[in-house]
Amino acid sequence: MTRTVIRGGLVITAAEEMAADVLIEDERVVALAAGGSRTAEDWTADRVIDATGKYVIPGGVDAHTHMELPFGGTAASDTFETGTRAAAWGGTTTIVDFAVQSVGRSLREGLDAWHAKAEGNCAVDYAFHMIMSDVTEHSLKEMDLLVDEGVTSFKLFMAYPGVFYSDDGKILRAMQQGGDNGGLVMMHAENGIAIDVLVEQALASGRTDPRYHGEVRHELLEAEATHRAIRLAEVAGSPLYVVHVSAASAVAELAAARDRGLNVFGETCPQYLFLSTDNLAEPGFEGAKYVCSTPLRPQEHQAALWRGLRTNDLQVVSTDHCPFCFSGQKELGRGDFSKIPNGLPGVENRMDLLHQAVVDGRITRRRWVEIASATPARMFGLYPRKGTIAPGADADIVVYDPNATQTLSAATHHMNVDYSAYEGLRVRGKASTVLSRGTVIIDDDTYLGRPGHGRYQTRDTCQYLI
Ligand SMILES: NC(=O)NCCC(=O)O
Ligand SMILES: [Zn+2]
Ligand SMILES: [Zn+2]
Repeated sequence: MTRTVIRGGLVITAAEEMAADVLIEDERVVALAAGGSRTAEDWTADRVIDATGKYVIPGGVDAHTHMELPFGGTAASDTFETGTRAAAWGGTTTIVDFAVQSVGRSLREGLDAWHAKAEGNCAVDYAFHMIMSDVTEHSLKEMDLLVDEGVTSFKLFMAYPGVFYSDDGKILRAMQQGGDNGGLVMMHAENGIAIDVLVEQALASGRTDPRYHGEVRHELLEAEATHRAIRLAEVAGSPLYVVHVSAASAVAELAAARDRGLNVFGETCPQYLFLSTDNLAEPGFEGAKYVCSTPLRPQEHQAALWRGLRTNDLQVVSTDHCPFCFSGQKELGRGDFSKIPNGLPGVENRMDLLHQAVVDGRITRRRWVEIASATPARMFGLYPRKGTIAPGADADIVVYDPNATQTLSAATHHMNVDYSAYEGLRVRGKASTVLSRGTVIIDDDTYLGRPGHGRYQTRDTCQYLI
């Protein structure tokens, strides 16, 4: 047995902050005791990690990533190996990625394919949601089996007709099934049918630059789809989790539904909190770097997102990490914005960007831990194994230096992508030591992990229902 003690830090969970030492045996936390207390002083250890002047937080849980996702004739540039290594560098110790059901195929085939991509390659622990692209009698029955084996959430799309899109009837059926079996439906809420009309009109009139991606994916078409998804979930009697919320009017729909006591939840992402349509409008083809869906919005939407995070109308910040290199991938859409593969890199940056929000006084330290670790763990059935520091929890722990400064840049990041969406941004705070199930995988700017250390996690059903 290996005993590790983390001494002298400020332990921060979603619930409390305390000056405490943490005792770890092998992969688990076994005890916390006030720093300097007799109990803590008496602990013997094979390894002592000095956290003086630092925060000791549960590792980040990124509940929305797309490693190796095939999209738009290419594939996301991070593999499970490179993407989970980058996650570790940024203090994220669990990812929940999306396995994809192809049209005409079963959920099982999709899930098996994603297991094959991830197994033996991950630096940190991982789990899967299931993307349902083909709601049929068979795939509805398969949902029950997946929930039983620990894949307890299902993403459906109101966007991307001909690819992932499901019509309202199919969505209702999946929600009814989820209402019965405990599976949580996650919704990409944009009116894809209307958007496709606007795309066609924009291209026909010569509006082909990346910034038109933001214009055709109109804010009201996100709000309308969010409203419709909420009503469908209400009819089905099921909970609903809306992914990558970017529009103020969509937040208002979520807030109104929650005010009516519904189990409706919302996730936003760092790109919507820190970037805007100004980035999409950067000169030349630079805006392609910022093409994702839902799209970046005018800057004034950010205030509503931050407010939603403070009032708990939004509960989770995930990355929607889906990187495509500028060279050779984003470039597929030169002259036609609709051919730019959708997605931004960010799995390495989320914890630091949200810590910067703490520094800027937008959220508290505990809220930082809550939206980035504890709530995603609860929402997706991983708590308290993940998302907290408590006896019995996995020792997924980040010793975080709140006074370190760093400049985010493609020259120094570890994601397998040739640009940073935050190039040149200076932030305060950095993970100095990262433990994954008791193993130190990052220490003082050195990567000590290995592919295959990360283990597949089965999940319970949502633990966040009201
Ligand atoms: N978000 C994005 O632009 N790409 C990934 C696929 C999705 O989440 O819709
Ligand atoms: Zn989506
Ligand atoms: Zn996504």
